[in-house]
Amino acid sequence: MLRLKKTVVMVGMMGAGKTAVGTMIARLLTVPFLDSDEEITRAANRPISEIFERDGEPFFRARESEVLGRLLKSEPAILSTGGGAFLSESNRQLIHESGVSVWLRADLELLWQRVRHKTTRPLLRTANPRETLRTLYEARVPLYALADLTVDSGPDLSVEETARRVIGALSTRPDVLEDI
Ligand SMILES: Nc1ncnc2c1ncn2[C@@H]1O[C@H](COP(=O)(O)OP(=O)(O)O)[C@@H](O)[C@H]1O
Ligand SMILES: O=C(O)C1=C[C@@H](OP(=O)(O)O)[C@@H](O)[C@H](O)C1
Ligand SMILES: [Mg+2]
Repeated sequence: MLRLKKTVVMVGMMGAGKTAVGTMIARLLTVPFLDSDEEITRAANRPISEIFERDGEPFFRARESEVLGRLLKSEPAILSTGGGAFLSESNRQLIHESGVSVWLRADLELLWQRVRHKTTRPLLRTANPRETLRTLYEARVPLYALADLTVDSGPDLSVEETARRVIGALSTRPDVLEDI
């Protein structure tokens, strides 16, 4: 049996599958699943897009940092973050202190295919969302690369296969996942 000893923090771009794959990992390991976007939405009682619109991105980022700090204090879990959460140095430090970060890496074309029909991501409400995604991708990749582990989310893998890949990567870290 596998025992999770630290919270696994899923990081990476919008559409990488942090929420979908994170949910599956938690199910496979029978541990709690947490999502920072979900927590922010619940506390504010309105969707992310509305929080961005009415309160602005800085307000959202402040709530995001608070939520991360709080969720990292709970028992070991799978914690999926929003795509911007790993960009701030203080968030990265917080995550590094009490969890292990996993960059769910996907190439730009795959990300675009997954997000293009969704209206839930306020940062992509621009005149040219595809170009916006590219700009964000290029700026963010060097920061995601600072994560403790990297797992590829390819177009040929199902959510469950990707989740199993992440568990495989975590198994290389006995301080995170212990076989008991
Ligand atoms: N193999 C896969 N891995 C991850 N997501 C997938 C996969 N196949 C389809 N999807 C879909 O792509 C979307 C990924 O979005 P989501 O999990 O919300 O990503 P994120 O939280 O990183 O923005 C979901 O709708 C998910 O069901
Ligand atoms: O990349 C970002 O800055 C964001 C990603 C979103 O989460 P997902 O990565 O889960 O889509 C959400 O937090 C918000 O729209 C901002
Ligand atoms: Mg998500």
